[in-house]
Amino acid sequence: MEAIPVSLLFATLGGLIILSGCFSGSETALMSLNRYRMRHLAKQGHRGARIAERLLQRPDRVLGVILLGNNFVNIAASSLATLIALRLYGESAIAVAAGLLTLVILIFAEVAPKTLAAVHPERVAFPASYVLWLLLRLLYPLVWLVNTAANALLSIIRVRVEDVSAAELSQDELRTVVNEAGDMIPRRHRHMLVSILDLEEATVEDIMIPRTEIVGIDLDDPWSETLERLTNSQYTRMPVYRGTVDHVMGFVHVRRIVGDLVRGNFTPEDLQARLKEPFFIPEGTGLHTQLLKFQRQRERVGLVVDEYGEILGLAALDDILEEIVGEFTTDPGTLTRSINRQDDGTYLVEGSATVRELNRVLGWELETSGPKTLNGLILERLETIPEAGTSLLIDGYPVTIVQTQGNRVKTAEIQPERPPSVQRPG
Ligand SMILES: Nc1ncnc2c1ncn2[C@@H]1O[C@H](COP(=O)(O)OP(=O)(O)OP(=O)(O)O)[C@@H](O)[C@H]1O
Ligand SMILES: [Mg+2]
Repeated sequence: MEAIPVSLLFATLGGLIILSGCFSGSETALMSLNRYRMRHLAKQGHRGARIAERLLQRPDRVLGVILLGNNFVNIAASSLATLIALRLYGESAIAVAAGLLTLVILIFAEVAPKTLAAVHPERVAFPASYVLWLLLRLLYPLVWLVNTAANALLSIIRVRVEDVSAAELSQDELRTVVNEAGDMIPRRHRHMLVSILDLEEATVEDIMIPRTEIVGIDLDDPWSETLERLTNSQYTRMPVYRGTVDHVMGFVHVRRIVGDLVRGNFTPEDLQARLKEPFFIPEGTGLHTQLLKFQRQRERVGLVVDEYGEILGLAALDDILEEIVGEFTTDPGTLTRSINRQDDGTYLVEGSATVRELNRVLGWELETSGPKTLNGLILERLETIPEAGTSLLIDGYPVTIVQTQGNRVKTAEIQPERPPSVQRPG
């Protein structure tokens, strides 16, 4: 030992302190990496990110190797400092050396590298991952031993080490991530992404056209009327039934029969021969599920049925897509197929407008778990057969019934502003 010059001992001590700083820094860097960015970079082929991702799949092992290294160099540094103190000043200097070394390690090998790593985790973690990967392979048996012993100790006090990599984003977390993406994702796109998540919570009843609004062909009607209807139809697909839509026989696709219609002598039998099986959707089907079903079965519209087989309404692919991207409309006055802005700034709204549409277009926040349509809302408030001219407040907004049909509201006028005197309940 006598042969080693003190200067070499000092140099080694400095080297150990630097190494210790590298270990501390890489620990903090790996732990504060943004996991989603890392995964993204790894998918793009960034090698450092790929290795970091693999390392972090077993955090106990990386931590094991980092701590093993860190403790080893710290203890070695301490022994060295003791040796230097003994050589230079004798036993009395050992305590002073310990104090000094503590300070030096704290500043240069802990606080400074860890702060740096926390500020630039990627720049530290990715290069460090290469080294740690190598170290982990070299020291694996030792790390394994340390981990096993530590886990055994933990199990005595009933702490279980689960596979941390399984931690996935919940819906709400994902929503937060999207909303906090800030300028990285344009506002409209963020809106769409959140709408896709919201699809989970809505069902086909929320978007369907209620049965009273379904435009179809009643085979009991005079044939000349039916021909008229087929030729002038606004919709491409219509249910064909006898008497009521509950007795639906199939769907007619108007474009497919247009040739026959033009050629003339199109008979009810011809129509029945051209019908396509109706596509039924059980009530309560989530919009997400329904979207996939439409896609797989190559359907565009379907009839929503309840458990008794009664038809509740018609759900269309377009309407689910509108939930995600907003309305598809070319007419600036027509906000949706059932909400129209009038010149005086009020809205003329069909009774069949859905609560979700009202919320979306007018910026309302009506409860979507109650009635699904404006008509339903009005009936719930009035509790009587509605009459034209009746006014009421919905969520503080004045609504006037304009036209009724049978026992339901056909159209209503809505003031877009709440009168100042009206306080919103709750
Ligand atoms: N028979 C129908 N009765 C009432 N509303 C319908 C009917 N068919 C479609 N709709 C409504 O019309 C809108 C457009 O739907 P869709 O695009 O599927 O029909 P379309 O425009 O007639 O068909 P296409 O776009 O293939 O010509 C949807 O909002 C849907 O709810
Ligand atoms: Mg269309």
